[in-house]
Amino acid sequence: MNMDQLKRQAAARALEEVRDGMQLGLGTGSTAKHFVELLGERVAAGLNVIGVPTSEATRADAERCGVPLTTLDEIDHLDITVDGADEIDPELNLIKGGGGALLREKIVAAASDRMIVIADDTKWVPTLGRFPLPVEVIPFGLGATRRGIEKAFAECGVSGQMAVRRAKDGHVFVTDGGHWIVDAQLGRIADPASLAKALSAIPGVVEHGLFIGLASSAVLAGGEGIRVIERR
Ligand SMILES: O=C[C@H](O)[C@H](O)[C@H](O)COP(=O)(O)O
Repeated sequence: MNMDQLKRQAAARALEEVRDGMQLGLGTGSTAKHFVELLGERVAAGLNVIGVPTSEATRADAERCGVPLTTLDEIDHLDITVDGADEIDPELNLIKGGGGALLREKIVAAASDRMIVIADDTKWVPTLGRFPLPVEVIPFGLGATRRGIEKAFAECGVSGQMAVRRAKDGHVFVTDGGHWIVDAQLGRIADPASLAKALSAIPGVVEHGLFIGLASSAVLAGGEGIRVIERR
């Protein structure tokens, strides 16, 4: 089974948790896209749900698949958010934002009763940090913000190269919110909760890709089948 089939399997398993009448957060990325497509099939067959997309890309996918959409201004909570991740550790802390959607993803996950993370099992790691940590920043004053980030890294015992993310065409990557992303190659983040707190305190940092205590469960699809891990 190839990687894409594994992602679809994880998405299908998460779909089993969806009930009629639910309000859903719709994640972003290649794995979450499978969930939106499968959800669209269920909606076409009569399932009544409404979704909040975490990116303009997901909005377009959901519209294409016929999933009704709303916003967090129109409803007061979400039952479940289903989203992918770039890394998942045994505490179900995550690195997200490889696709640049971390800000809306975190707002939507935080507004949800449950967050189910879906992934192929290569995303499972003993310690976060191999995947570059995305930090979403305001372009104004970037030099000062970068120095603040470096200081936070030093205080939390990590270090590594930082680079402003570029799109395939070479231009600076701009998020749906109009911000930039700095990717930090940290290698190993021993205390992700402390680093998350330190990064959140920096003026100029809009959000970062560490999702601490947000995921309720992870559905991991691998060669040997599907594993569902609940947060302890
Ligand atoms: O910004 C993107 C999101 O955080 C994605 O959920 C994450 O990058 C995982 O994406 P994929 O399912 O494509 O590996």
